[in-house]
Amino acid sequence: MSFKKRVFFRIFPTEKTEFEHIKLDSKTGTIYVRHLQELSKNNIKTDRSYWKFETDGIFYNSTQETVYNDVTAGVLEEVINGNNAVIASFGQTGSGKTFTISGLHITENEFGILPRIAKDFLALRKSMPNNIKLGIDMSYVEFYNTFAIDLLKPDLITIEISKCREVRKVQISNEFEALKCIFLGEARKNFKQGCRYLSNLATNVATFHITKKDMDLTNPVKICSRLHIIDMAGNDTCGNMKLFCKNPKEIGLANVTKSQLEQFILCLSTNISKNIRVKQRINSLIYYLNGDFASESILRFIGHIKAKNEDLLITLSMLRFGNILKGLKMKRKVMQFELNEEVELQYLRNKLQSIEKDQHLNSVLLNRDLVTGMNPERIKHLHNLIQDYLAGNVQEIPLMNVADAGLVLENIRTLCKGLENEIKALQIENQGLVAHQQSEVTLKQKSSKSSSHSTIGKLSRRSSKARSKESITKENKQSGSNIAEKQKLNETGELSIASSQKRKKSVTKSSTSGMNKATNRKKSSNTSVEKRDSKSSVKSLDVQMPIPEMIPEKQDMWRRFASSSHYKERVEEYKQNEQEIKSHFSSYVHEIKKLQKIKDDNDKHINDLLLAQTYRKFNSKDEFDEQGLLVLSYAEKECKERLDETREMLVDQQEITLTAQEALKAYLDNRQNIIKSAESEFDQFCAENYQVPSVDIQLVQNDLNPYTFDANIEDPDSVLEKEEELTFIPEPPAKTQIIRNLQTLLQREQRARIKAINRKKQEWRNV
Ligand SMILES: Nc1ncnc2c1ncn2[C@@H]1O[C@H](COP(=O)(O)OP(=O)(O)OP(=O)(O)O)[C@@H](O)[C@H]1O
Repeated sequence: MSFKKRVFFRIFPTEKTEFEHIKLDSKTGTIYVRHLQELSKNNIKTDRSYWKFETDGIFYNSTQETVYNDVTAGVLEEVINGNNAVIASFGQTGSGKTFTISGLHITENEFGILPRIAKDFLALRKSMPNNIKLGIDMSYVEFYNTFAIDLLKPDLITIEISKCREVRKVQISNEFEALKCIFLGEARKNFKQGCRYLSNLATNVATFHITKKDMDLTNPVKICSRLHIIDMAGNDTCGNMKLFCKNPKEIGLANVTKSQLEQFILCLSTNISKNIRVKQRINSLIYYLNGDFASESILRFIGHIKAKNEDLLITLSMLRFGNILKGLKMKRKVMQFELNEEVELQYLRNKLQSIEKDQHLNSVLLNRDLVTGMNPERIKHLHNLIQDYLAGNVQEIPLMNVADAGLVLENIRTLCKGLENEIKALQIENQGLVAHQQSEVTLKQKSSKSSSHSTIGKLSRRSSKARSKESITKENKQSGSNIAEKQKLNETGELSIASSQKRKKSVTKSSTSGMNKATNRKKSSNTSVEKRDSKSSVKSLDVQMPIPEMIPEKQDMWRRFASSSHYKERVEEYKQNEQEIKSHFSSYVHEIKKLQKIKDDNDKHINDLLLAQTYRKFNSKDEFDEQGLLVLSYAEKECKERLDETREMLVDQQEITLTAQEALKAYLDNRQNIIKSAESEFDQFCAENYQVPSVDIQLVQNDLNPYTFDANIEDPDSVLEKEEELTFIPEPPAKTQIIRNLQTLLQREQRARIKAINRKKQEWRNV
């Protein structure tokens, strides 16, 4: 089976699967038709003989999806890669050509090849690599006799054969735009009135114009290709016309088109280009297809036949036409690339820019005044970049030229100078503060001397020699006081000597910060009470270390608080609450899923009902019963019942989901309450133990974070928002709604077309 050309046959569905004169072998794709001679009355032969027709596949009672997949396998990808393709459906009137090609009147599942191709082209476009840009345009043209009509133009003016390639192309960017084009084209087709279905009088061609551009600047080429989907006018034999409503002229025109196509294909096989050109001019369809209907293209034909004995003659004719198509010799296509002007232009623009940059750099290097020549926008941009860099928001400052580098250096120098000045000012302020605290300490010393004479006595007896010893004693005392302090802290936590040393460092550091200075001053007044107990420590107060030691460090405060049994209880409470959140969340998600499923079913039933209504309206006029009520079809009644059921289920499920959501929300609120309580307890703890408010209550949150159940539901409002949406009875989904609108449009357009045709007929009669 050649990939380039395939001929399939689709058999009109029947209840009966065995036929007297036709045999189908789906496995080998062979159709056998009994010799007509044997069917004549004069035949005396008893044994049966058959003509054998080989095909590339038989569709018998196959779904639309199977037909689509088999017919278009690999075709779309080839079209994107630059090959032209033609998919044509031909066959007897009423055998299902339009059903195979468009199939727009029933549900989306029953859509034919055309809407499915549009959808798949769009999907392929999405999957393209970033450098490939795929343009999809659509045109829809009808061919009748030697004229064409552009179905995408509202005026429906007939176009002469020589101008039929100048049709409107509509750009397709999404599925609905494509569907709109397809439905519009379908609605504006020339069809026969009064038939039991809508019978096409003309041949219709929907074309996808594909443009593939490589946006890589080094490869400025584009490939243009086309995929034509043809729904040919139905052929028939005159004897069969009573079944349908086409008159001999209409049937005749369709048969002529088929014969012209047959001749054209025979011409293609002979490969005499002059003959091909001549044949191209006879028929508007062949002319329109131009070189796309050629042996270099990818061709797919779907013949439509009916297996009943009464249709044997036309079936045989179609099978023979299929044989001619199968005999066509295919050739390899020589790929043609066109210049992608868009990319070429961009490439040249970039080149120009780089030349300009080089020139600028040259002039910068030659002229010493770097910054003055710079664009003020660029200067501002660089200033902002430096700020971001210093704030740690960006990792690097991209420089384009020497002028940029000069400006950055200049800026950083100015900033450094500013910082130096600030540090000097802070040092001066610090010295003032030290002097003030020293005088405070001296005052305290004096007062302690006057209040404790015995201590003074002991101190005065000390000789200068013993001073070194005293300092050791002082240290011991200090360590003793530290031990006492440690013992006191051991009840709730520990404050190590190491941490006190660390604090020293932090105090020195904090002296540079204005905010910390205020805190330190407050703390020094608090701790001075403790210092009075140890005179030696007061004595040894270092001038370089004026701020008292008991200023707590954030981490120490936190460690002590975190090890308290009270806080541990809080953590346990938090963990339990998280467990509850987890289990309530999973049940809530479960309920939402259930709700979504019911919602989907509901949407489906709404859709089914609408389609059942549309189908009834298409196939018959409205009928009313004795009470004047509209008579519904069986399908409509079924759909209505199912819809009522799902609506009830939907309301119940909404309530269940809301209850689950409430429960979850209560635990989420509790989570916040626990955090808040722990934070205020930490705050209180700091105030009681250190006489300062907690410096960073965020520590509580950070500590609890590892236990937090993470299901992206930290923001309960977002969950609520979702839920609120669900409390409404859902509207049919947008796609179904659009398809429904398009189907209404289809009916309206068809009615308008009938009116216009009738008006014309009346005018002719009057003439
Ligand atoms: N495979 C199928 N399954 C179900 N219904 C089908 C199938 N094929 C055709 N039909 C139905 O048969 C009727 C005729 O089909 P359709 O209009 O596609 O025939 P056609 O070959 O395009 O006819 P014409 O040449 O007159 O335009 C329609 O009502 C269509 O829905």
